Amino acid sequence: MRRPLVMGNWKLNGSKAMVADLIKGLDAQLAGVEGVDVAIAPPVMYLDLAEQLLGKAESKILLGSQNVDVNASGAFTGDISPEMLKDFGATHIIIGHSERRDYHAESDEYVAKKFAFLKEHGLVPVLCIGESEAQNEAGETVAVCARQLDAVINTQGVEALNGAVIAYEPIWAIGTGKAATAEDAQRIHAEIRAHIAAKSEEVAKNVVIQYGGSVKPENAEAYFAQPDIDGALVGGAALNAESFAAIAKAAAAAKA
Ligand SMILES: O=C[C@H](O)COP(=O)(O)O
Repeated sequence: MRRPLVMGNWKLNGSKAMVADLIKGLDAQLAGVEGVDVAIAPPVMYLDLAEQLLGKAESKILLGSQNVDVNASGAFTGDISPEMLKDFGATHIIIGHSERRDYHAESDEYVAKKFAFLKEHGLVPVLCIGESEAQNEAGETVAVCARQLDAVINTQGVEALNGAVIAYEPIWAIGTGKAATAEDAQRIHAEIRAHIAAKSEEVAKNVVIQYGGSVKPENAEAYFAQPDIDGALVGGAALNAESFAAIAKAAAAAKA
């Protein structure tokens, strides 16, 4: 049985005050909620503070980060290494988000390199994949997702997906309020799982596949009712403790 994972990607939002408020609010809202892993990925600047606050509260919330670079140390101005993320207690690291692929020209190969680097350092890659609106309209969704996954599978073997997380995020649904229907998302999730199953049924059976793109408390239940949707990667709704906790609760209830 796959354990659901609901992760909040705060993107470029936050302040010291907001980190404190959100963590406090989430801990209160999530008290007694079982059967779901909940993770937050604040901006890297706030990992230290988040780690301290989560520790003090003995929180079950997992700490994540929004990116990693591909060098361990040295003359790489502005880069962040896996060991630095580990040093601050981050375990779940988002890579390949469409915003990084688009705004920072990150290729499938480069994202796959990050994936390998995280695995090498014992961190959990949360690998984002998904198609643009034009690719969706051209019927290329499954091919795009397969290509993005194959960048990892063909270089590191399908077993590399063991313990990793995949986040299917149709780009046209991100931050637009135009979420994929639960049925459409399920169809793509099933295709993604089948693509992996063609190499290893065992890996496919165990890998957590999250949906991301305008997930809100109002639509969360419908996604989690789908057999191949194992959680969510949440942007906007993760910036509010009540909304984010409601999504996590919906996952716990649907997958119990
Ligand atoms: O990483 C999260 C996604 O990009 C979803 O963002 P959103 O929930 O604001 O649409």
